Amino acid sequence: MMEDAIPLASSKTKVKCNFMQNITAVFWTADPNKSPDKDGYIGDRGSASSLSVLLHIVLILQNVQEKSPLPPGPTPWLFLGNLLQKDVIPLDKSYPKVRSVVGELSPCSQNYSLVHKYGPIFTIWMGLKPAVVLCGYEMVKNALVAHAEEFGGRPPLPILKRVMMGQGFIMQKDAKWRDLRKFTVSTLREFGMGKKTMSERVQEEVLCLVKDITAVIQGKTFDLQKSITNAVSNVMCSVVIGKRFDCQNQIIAGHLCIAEKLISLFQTYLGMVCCSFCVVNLKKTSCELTYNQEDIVMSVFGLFVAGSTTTSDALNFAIFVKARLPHIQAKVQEEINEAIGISCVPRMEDWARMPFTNAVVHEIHQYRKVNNENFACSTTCCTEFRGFAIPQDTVIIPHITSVHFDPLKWETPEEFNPAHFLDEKGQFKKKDAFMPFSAGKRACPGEALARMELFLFFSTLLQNFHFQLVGEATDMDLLSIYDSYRNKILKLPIQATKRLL
Ligand code: HEM
Repeated sequence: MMEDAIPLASSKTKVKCNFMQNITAVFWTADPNKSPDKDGYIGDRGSASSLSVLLHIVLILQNVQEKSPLPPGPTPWLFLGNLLQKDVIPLDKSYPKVRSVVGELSPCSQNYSLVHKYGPIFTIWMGLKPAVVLCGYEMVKNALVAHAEEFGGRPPLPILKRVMMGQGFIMQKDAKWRDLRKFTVSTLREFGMGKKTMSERVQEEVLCLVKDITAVIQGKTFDLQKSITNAVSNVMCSVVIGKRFDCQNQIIAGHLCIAEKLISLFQTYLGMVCCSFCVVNLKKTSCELTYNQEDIVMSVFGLFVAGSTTTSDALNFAIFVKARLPHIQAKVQEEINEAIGISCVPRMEDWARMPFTNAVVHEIHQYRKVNNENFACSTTCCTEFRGFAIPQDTVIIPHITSVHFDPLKWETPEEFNPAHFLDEKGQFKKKDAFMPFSAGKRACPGEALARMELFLFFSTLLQNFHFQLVGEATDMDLLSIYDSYRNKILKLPIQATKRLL
């Protein structure tokens, strides 16, 4: 009976069903210690039927995946989707080819790439939830800019929802998001964001950081991450609350700690699992159209959360770049000496006269790898895109790292190369494939402030200090040192010395 089942089946599904029966039979007869029952099967009926159910589910899921309107992608595991598949998640690790700064291929460079296998648009499964991943400049730009409305939603973010009680504009979509974002950004502008007064506040903060580092240098070590995070958060405090806080202040330290833990959890694998399996009640957030005081409070908290760790991470990475690439550090310092001198504090006006420093700051964004699986967008309606009918509320991950490593847009994407942003005369040139702040409707509203902070912190720190690697890190490549430091495998391997001005 079992043998002629397969040839008799005509459709693919039927073949699968009969194939299931064969598999089930094989498992039922697999245990040599059990004697055959009246149907001729050997074994424990209970476990065999569970196994059979399991295998049926696998095949049903496979079938569902084949018929899904979503782009194809790596086969998910039952319930977990692709979450435990190290060659899929996190995407920045599976995205190809990391070349060390000194030029040789690192061991992971031979990783197979999802893009090579499935093309620049594919689906991954975060547990039972599908997410469409967009890779490379053309694909990401086309979706976020040409289809801005359709890709401008935000999926439920369970961790943020819990902390922010579903309020504030990061969590919203549609009209409420638009109104709240407009209100928040215009109020911040009135408070000075993006204006000259803002750059003075940033300068004040950098000078405090310089003082702190100078004081600690005598003791030789300093907590780089903490000092930078405090400084960056204080910039936000001075914008939003109108005053800065001493880094010893317990209240602000408590708030920073919450924001930092929240973001750290958000970026980790554990955070991804939480977001994949938590069920979010959408009703309250999506149906209310007007905002209230709590929404405004949470929008401000959202600015802290979204603005502090992102900027301080970029600044931390910038210091690692300086220490790992002394020739770049020296060239920036030379430019600072010429354009600003040794006694004036760098200002935004200097930016235009410092093309190399400007290019290095841009390259820092370009070269850094970021995980944005947990801070994705979503479709606001059923969307026809690249031959797929993507249903409304599907999670969309515009893979920024893939844009910044797109070999069609960057001459040497795997090398830290400031020349990406310089023309043949050594002048700064913009690149359209530069999008660390994303693009379209959901693009980062803090871009102007973040750029200002990066330039002023970067140039003032290099005007005052010389950074160098110490210990085992001296033999490691840039991305490995930074990853090891962030994952607390390596203690801060950097020493700062005051420059003799
Ligand atoms: C180096 C620094 C920064 C980087 C790399 C960065 C990057 C990003 C990215 C990629 C997004 C996601 C856009 C999307 O969903 O497509 C975003 C959103 C956001 N960023 Fe930033 N950001 C930075 C600094 C800041 C700062 C300083 C602020 C606050 C002043 C800020 C506030 C926000 C907010 C509120 C959102 C959510 C926007 C929305 O949902 O409408 N960011 N950022």
